[in-house]
Amino acid sequence: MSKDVLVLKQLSKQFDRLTAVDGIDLQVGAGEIFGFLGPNGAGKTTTIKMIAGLLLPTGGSASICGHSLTSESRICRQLTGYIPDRPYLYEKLTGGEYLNFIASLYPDTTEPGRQQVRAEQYLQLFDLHQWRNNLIESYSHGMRQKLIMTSMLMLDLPLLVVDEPMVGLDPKSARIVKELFRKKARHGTTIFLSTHSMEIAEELCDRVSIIVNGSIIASGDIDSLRQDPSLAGKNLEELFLQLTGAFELQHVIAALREDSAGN
Ligand SMILES: Nc1ncnc2c1ncn2[C@@H]1O[C@H](COP(=O)(O)OP(=O)(O)OP(=O)(O)O)[C@@H](O)[C@H]1O
Repeated sequence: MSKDVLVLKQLSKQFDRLTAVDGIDLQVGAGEIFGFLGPNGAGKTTTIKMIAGLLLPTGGSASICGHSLTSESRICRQLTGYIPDRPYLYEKLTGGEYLNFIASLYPDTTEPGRQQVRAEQYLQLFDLHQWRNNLIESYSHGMRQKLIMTSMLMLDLPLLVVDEPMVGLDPKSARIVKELFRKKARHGTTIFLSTHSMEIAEELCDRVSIIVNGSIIASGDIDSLRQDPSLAGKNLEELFLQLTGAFELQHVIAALREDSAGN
């Protein structure tokens, strides 16, 4: 069993009267790609923001490579790369300046110059190379997303937390991201990602957890989830709908289809 990189114990987040994350327990090992699935408003982004050090938990604890997220938050931030779902960036920097800025926050003491080499490779892969001297304000949503991906993937961090990695990416870029995540994981990086995409979960993730109303209701690899007798024989979408209590949606869809047949 690989050493745990990310450990959450009864992690909770309360916003006034709303419990967005309600005592979740998780352990994710080195080199694992872990998927966090759930319907809108389930608590995925809130959990990811706590892991990334952007929100303080109101209960429970979390550690990254054995360091406490609350009492050693600075160390944890140095160990963690965060790729948000919405790419807010410094508009008045060029892409190249932004990458240099990120590199200065995560100095590569083991192999100086390696981050720059990787950044060049990824800029080429993502067709961003010719844009590196342009201001970020001129980038499209997808280009910004790819710049953030480049900035985090060029680093050698033990943990990457990624909120909805494929949103805004074209199919070619999405394919490249999947391959880069796999390569990173083979080299020992743990990737914790949230997704709505069943395809990504099935294709990329070693294990998944499904969160509903702030609580984890199922965890395991996709095959083991399917072994539940009530879920046997279901495709991944049906599995997700049943687990998240949205199975009645199938009746709604069937009714809509009948309705459109009548039009
Ligand atoms: N800053 C905040 N203040 C108050 N409530 C918040 C805040 N951030 C999130 N919430 C609430 O916490 C709950 C969980 O939100 P969260 O963004 O974590 O869900 P999610 O699973 O990421 O959803 P989605 O798939 O729609 O992105 C929601 O009810 C949301 O309204």
